[in-house]
Amino acid sequence: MTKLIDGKQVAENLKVQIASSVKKLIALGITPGIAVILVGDDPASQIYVRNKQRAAEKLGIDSEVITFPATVSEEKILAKINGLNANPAIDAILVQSPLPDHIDEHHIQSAIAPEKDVDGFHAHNVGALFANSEGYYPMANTPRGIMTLLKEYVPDLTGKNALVIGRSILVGRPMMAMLNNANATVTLAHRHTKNLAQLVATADVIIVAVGKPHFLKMSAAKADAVVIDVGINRLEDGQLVGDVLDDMPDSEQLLTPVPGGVGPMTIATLMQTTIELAQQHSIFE
Ligand SMILES: NC(=O)C1=CN([C@@H]2O[C@H](COP(=O)(O)OP(=O)(O)OC[C@H]3O[C@@H](n4cnc5c(N)ncnc54)[C@H](OP(=O)(O)O)[C@@H]3O)[C@@H](O)[C@H]2O)C=CC1
Ligand SMILES: Nc1nc(=O)c2c([nH]1)NC[C@@H]1CN(c3ccc(C(=O)N[C@@H](CCC(=O)O)C(=O)O)cc3)C=[N+]21
Ligand SMILES: [Mg+2]
Repeated sequence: MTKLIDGKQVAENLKVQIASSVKKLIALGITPGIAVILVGDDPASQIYVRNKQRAAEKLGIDSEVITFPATVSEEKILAKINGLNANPAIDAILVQSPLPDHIDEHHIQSAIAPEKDVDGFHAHNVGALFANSEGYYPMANTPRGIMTLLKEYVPDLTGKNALVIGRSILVGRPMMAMLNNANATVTLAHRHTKNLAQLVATADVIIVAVGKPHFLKMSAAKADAVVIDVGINRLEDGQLVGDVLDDMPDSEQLLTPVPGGVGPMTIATLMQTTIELAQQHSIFE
């Protein structure tokens, strides 16, 4: 087999550290609280919500899920967000992506108070990441979790050719900024990219966040490539697969499996950001 990157194990280690931080906060009378807004029935979102409820409960973090039907109005979601912004029991607010087409995602994301913005979507937090600012600000959990995971396998990214495929505000764009901040040379590819095969063939690290099963074949990458598969795709037979096909079973390449790679890191990192926000709120109380 291509060597697998054990996201599950690294996530478990991270959760041990988080558990001890939660204990300290609870001893001070502070219970971290997260609220999640789920609109409609995106399958990847449902997996995420289920797994994060489980992780929060295990760690002693308060977690609330608010569900709306796909037909809900923007005003209703905004009213809910305003209530959560004002609620001192809530440290972190997350609105699941994607939202139905009639809702302006940017409008919703900007309504979340920047100090409760656990996804790092608010322009204030995006700007801080883009500028590689000093001091604390929340950042997107999937790319941040990938950086934690990469640290274990590629301790120094300086000068590495990093290719990010997909440019969503959730994954690709913040991933580009984090890799750049770590001194990698970053290329951001998307639907209009013309020479993708050539970019793939020369990349040291490839992050695939497209949302299409078997989008990238390991045989297209370098013999020593490190490939991070972000995709979560549900096939018709119910099987969960990523965006990468491992057609190089005997290679020395590194690959994150799906499940067991990026997903568990996203969950653990979400818990990490939630307690960091609770810590920030307790400092300024
Ligand atoms: N494991 C985890 O923790 C997480 C998993 N996910 C999963 O990751 C996947 C991506 O999520 P997300 O970023 O939100 O998805 P989006 O649908 O928002 O973005 C997909 C990106 O892929 C690009 N793309 C689509 N087709 C091609 C193509 N043929 N060639 C090159 N680029 C292409 C799009 O380009 P363009 O911008 O030009 O349209 C777009 O930028 C999904 O499967 C999602 O479920 C997401 C978050 C966390
Ligand atoms: N605002 C917002 N932020 C997100 O971070 C966000 C989002 N919206 N919308 C949906 C996507 C998807 N996503 C996943 C996270 C973890 C798993 C996960 O736990 N995956 C396990 C699945 C294991 C299983 O239960 O089968 C794994 O890959 O091992 C899946 C999907 C976060 N997303
Ligand atoms: Mg609290």
